[in-house]
Amino acid sequence: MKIAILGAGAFGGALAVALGRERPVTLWGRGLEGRQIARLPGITLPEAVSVTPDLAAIAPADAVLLALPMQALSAFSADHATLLRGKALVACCKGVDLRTGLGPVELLAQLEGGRAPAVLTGPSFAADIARGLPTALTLACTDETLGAQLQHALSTPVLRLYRSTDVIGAELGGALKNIVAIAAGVVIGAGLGDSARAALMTRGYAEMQRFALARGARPETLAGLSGFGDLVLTCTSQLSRNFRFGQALGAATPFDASQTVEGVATAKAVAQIAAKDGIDMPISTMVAALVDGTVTLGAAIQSLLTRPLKQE
Ligand SMILES: NC(=O)C1=CN([C@@H]2O[C@H](COP(=O)(O)OP(=O)(O)OC[C@H]3O[C@@H](n4cnc5c(N)ncnc54)[C@H](O)[C@@H]3O)[C@@H](O)[C@H]2O)C=CC1
Ligand SMILES: O=C(CO)COP(=O)(O)O
Repeated sequence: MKIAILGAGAFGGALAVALGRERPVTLWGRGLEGRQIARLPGITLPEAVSVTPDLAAIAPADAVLLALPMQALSAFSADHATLLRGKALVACCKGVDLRTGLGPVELLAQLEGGRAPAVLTGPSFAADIARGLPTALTLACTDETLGAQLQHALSTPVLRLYRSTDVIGAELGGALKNIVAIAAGVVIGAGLGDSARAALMTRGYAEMQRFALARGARPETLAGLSGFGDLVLTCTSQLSRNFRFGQALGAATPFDASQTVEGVATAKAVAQIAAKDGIDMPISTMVAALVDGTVTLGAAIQSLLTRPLKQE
C-alpha cells in the first residue's frame, strides 16, 4: 500500500516521521521546504519520506492520510475531489465541521464514488510520536477489510493501531474530548483545583457519551482510546493546546492565536446541534459561550455549580 500524508503540521509531520522510519511515504504540505517540520522543532524527516510541495505528486498513493485542521477539511476535500476519489482516505483530524455539523469521516464520505473513509484518532501528542515514544491509536472504518489493511499498513513497532468499525464513536470521541479539555484548562487556570477538574472530566465524559450515543456511536468506543483515553491525556497534560487555551482563558492570560485549537469551533458546532436535537450538554454549551464571550468566566462557573442536583 503506497501512503501519502497531506498536511505538514505537527500531526502530519509526526506521522511522516513514524511511518518513514519503517517504509516509504510521501508528505505534502503548504509551504513545506527542506526536511524540517516547523511545528516539530529538532525533528528531521527520515530518508524514506519524499517531501513534495506539489499535490499532484500524491497521485500514485493508495492510502491518503489527511492531517489538516478540521475546519479546513471540507473545502480542501471538495477542491481536490478528483485527486482523492477512489483512494483509501484516512481522516486524522479531530472535530466537527461548523458549517455542516459533520465529522471528518462524514465529510469525506461526500466524495461520491469513493471507498469507505477511515479515521485515525486517539491519545497521541505529535511530539511523542515524532520522538518514537510508544503510542496506541484507534483506526475506525466501516469496511472491515479495508480497515484491517490500513491497520497493518499504518502500525509500527511503537505506533499500535487498534481497529474498530464504529467511525461515528471514534470521530466523536476525538472531537468532544477537546471541548472538555478546554473546560478542564479553565478549571485549572481559574485555580479551582484538581478535585474540580476530576469532577469536570467525569461529567464531561457523561456528556460525551450522551451526545455520541444519540448519534449512533457504541458505548464501548467512547470507553476506548479515542474517547476516555484521549480525554484523560488532553485534560491532564500541558502538551495539549486545548488544555492550555482553556488555562489561559481561566487565568485571563494571552494565548498564541496561531495555534490550532480544535475545541473552539467544535464547541460551537456541538452546542448548536445539542440545542437543535434537545441533548443536554451543559459543559459544551458553556465552553461555546465562554469562547464567544457571551458569558463571563464567573457566570459560567456559577451556572455549572448551580444546576439542579440529580442522580449520577
Ligand atoms: N498535534 C497533535 O498532537 C495532534 C493533532 N491531531 C489533529 O490533527 C489535526 C491537525 O492538527 P496539527 O497538525 O496539530 O495542527 P498544526 O497547526 O500543527 O498543522 C496544521 C497544518 O495544516 C495546514 N493547513 C491549514 N489549512 C490548510 C488548508 N486549507 N490546506 C492545506 N493545508 C492547510 C497548515 O499549514 C499546517 O501545516 C487536528 O485536527 C488535530 O486535532 C491529532 C492528534 C495529535
Ligand atoms: O489530540 C491530541 C492528543 O491526542 C492533541 O491535543 P491538542 O490538540 O489539545 O494539542
